[in-house]
Amino acid sequence: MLNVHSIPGAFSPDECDRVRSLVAQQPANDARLVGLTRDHNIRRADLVWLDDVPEADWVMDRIIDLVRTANRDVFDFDLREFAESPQVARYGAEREGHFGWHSDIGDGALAAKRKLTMVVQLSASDDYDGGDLEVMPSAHVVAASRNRGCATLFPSMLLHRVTPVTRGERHSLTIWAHGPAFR
Ligand SMILES: O=C(O)CCC(=O)C(=O)O
Ligand SMILES: [Fe+2]
Repeated sequence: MLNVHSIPGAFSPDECDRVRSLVAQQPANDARLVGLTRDHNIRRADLVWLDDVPEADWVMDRIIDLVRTANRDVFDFDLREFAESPQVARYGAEREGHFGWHSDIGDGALAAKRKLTMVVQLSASDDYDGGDLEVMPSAHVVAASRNRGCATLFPSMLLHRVTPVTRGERHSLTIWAHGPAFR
């Protein structure tokens, strides 16, 4: 199914805060694209990878649960593993944090196996202006729910973007599920 699926309340507000404070102590890396090149015209965000963070096991357990259920009920993809760490991104108004149109499937060994993308809104909608996650499943754009704790899932090949944040800051949690290439 080539569609966008959302799960309201996938994480409670308190759990969103806990994820935020888990990563708050970690040094942020400048966000990179699939293939590890830097291009600030496409993406401006700070990233923390959760597998570097002790005490994040419950986050991974929740992710596995959400993805397994959504895949069973909606996508029915051949998913085999989570080959990459979950990442928490921060998009700040001070440099108009954004991520231009892109597909998550890339040439790298891991990026080539991405099949399903899940993004969780960790920030409250009124913490920021702009910062909309938009996905293009067909000729028109679908805007993801801005509700805190809501998870948005879509096939990793679909074009999607995050519009520039013009006030405040937006945090998101992104995870990819991997499997044999689509054919
Ligand atoms: O932060 C988001 O909403 C999307 C992140 C994203 O598309 C990515 O990391 O590939
Ligand atoms: Fe993406």
